[in-house]
Amino acid sequence: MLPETGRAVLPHLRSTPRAVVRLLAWSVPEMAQTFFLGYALARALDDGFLRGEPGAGMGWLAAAGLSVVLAGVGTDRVHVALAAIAEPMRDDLIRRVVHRALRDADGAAVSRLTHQTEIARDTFANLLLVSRTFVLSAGAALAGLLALAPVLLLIVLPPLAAGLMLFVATLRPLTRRQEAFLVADEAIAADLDAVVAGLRDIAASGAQPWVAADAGAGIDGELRAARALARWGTLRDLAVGVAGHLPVVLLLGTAPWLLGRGVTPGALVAALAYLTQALLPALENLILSLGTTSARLAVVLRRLAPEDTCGTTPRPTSAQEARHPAFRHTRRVDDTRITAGSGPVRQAHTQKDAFTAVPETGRADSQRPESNVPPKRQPPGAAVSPPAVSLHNLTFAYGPHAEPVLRGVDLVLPPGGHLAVAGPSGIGKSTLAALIAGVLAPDRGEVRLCGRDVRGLGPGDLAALRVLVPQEAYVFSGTVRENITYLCPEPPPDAALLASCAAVGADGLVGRLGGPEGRLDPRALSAGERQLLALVRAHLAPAPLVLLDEATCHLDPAAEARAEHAFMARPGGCLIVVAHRISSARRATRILVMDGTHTDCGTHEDLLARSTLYRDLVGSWADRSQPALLQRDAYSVDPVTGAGLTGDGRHVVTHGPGGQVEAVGDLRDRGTFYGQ
Ligand SMILES: Nc1ncnc2c1ncn2[C@@H]1O[C@H](COP(=O)(O)OP(=O)(O)OP(=O)(O)O)[C@@H](O)[C@H]1O
Repeated sequence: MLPETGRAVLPHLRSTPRAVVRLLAWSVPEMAQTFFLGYALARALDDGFLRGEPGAGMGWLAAAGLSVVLAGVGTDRVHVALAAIAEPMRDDLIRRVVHRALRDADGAAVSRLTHQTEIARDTFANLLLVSRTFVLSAGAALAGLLALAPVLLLIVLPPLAAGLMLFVATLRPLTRRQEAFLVADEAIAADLDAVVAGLRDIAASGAQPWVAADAGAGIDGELRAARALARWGTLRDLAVGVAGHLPVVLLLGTAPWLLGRGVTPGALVAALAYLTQALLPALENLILSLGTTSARLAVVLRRLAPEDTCGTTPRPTSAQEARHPAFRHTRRVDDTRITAGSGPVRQAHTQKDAFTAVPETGRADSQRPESNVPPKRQPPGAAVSPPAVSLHNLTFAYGPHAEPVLRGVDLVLPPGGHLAVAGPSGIGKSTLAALIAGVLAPDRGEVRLCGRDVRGLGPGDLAALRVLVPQEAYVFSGTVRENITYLCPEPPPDAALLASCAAVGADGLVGRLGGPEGRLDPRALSAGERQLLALVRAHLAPAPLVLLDEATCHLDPAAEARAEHAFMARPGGCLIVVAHRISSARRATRILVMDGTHTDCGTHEDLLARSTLYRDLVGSWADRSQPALLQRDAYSVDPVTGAGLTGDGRHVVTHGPGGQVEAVGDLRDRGTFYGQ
């Protein structure tokens, strides 16, 4: 038996001493029966049938039959005693597994609880039974051989010992293979657990081939582990051959020599009976079944025991979790969009000079973006809240040989801060958002959310700190409630749900869809409607930081403003918006302008004064949304139609019932109207 199996099993045996004594006591009739089987056979032949006294022969055989009946009674009681040892051991294991599952919120614990504890119980009982039977049978058979003719031991013992030594030598490598196999099995269970939890996301993102390939790789891994296990298993067959079959061959081969040395024919037949009827079956059981059983028990017990005592497989790190494809997919679809190689990777950027590296503590107020708000004085000794977001020396490239998209970026955003990120297309705005959200891991530097390094955070912790809403809103078939409460750890009350809908401006849409229980078909929704639902979802989520990565681009400016105000109105709410409109940038208290080689951060006015790129951006935004045309003096209003016409005669302005500007149209293309 392996030392670790012994270490694991002995405490259980010690804790049930009475049952162990009963087990041993009821084993005596079995041992006697094995001994008597050969001995009575030898006497029946030598003292009965071969001497022409069949009555004596039959008498010995009848005595052997009686011993079988007594042994049957003993075997029955042995199983009762065995249950009294194995069941408490199983209860103990379940107690430990439940404790660990509750402590670690461990998803794979169910598998361990139902599957591995049963394996442990069965293998433990089997181990006791098989090793006990081997010791009894071998002891009885060797005692019988000794009683019949000691010279028989010279033939039987050497191959028996050699075979057993070979068997013992295979135990440790076999345990390792067994452990590798169980680890692979458990990894598949954990992976499939994650896949099942993310099925909807996987289907929505079309990630099935990737997930299937990963699951296939796990199954291949288990197959390789099973093959390695089987290879070591073949050595056990050799051990059985040497320890069990070779003595029989040797006994037959040396029979003439033995008979010449005074061994009686009856003793020879009895020796063969000992070998083939008692020793060989017990040996086969021991080597073929116990070899696996003992290794499996050692592995299962080690894996079920608490980590501090038995060193179970460590829980996956967040980095490992992040590498899991199902997890990656889930987060990518749920939380963010990462553009896949849609343009050239940016050339080397030097962005550090545009940001101020600041210490993490004690600077929250001094970093408040509201430049006109004097910093609040902290009472001496008062705890300072960590920044909502702090980036330090953030560097990231899409691949080891690609030019970094971000290089050495430092930034601090205080709690309640509102930052707009602006820059030309493909400059890295979404990449920055994904890094802040912990969806991408930086190559260098760090991202801290509320003072916590995102690298150390699991999915649950990240979800509690931030929501990243991508441009392509993720909406799935189901009820409105299912869609908008998707990120809520607990179902929110209806009042909160409706309040979020109203705050974000989705109340009308939700009403049209039939309220929270209305079923929706994502294909029947416009891009703007999908964005509204995604915004409600983010608004309902508990995370204080919301990152909108062009998440309102299909909404009109008023709806966009309403949604942004809703996020900022949340207590402790902090907003980062990848802006695509001047209005969105102007609402933010700070704007981060990214241009690849030079990055700047400041208020709208500061940036207008000092950043050529920002002025260009404002110009291009103005050109797209025609805000200049909305100045009352930029057009004249027709008193009859209520429409306005710009001085250049190119644009028409329409008004709503309250006289507000409703839309601006380009007369050169009558189909084109721009929302305000
Ligand atoms: N998955 C990816 N693999 C390789 N390169 C990528 C990947 N995603 C983005 N990139 C590249 O990284 C750079 C920054 O992309 P990113 O999407 O962050 O820019 P952006 O400023 O958000 O652009 P846009 O305003 O068009 O959304 C681009 O050159 C882009 O081609």
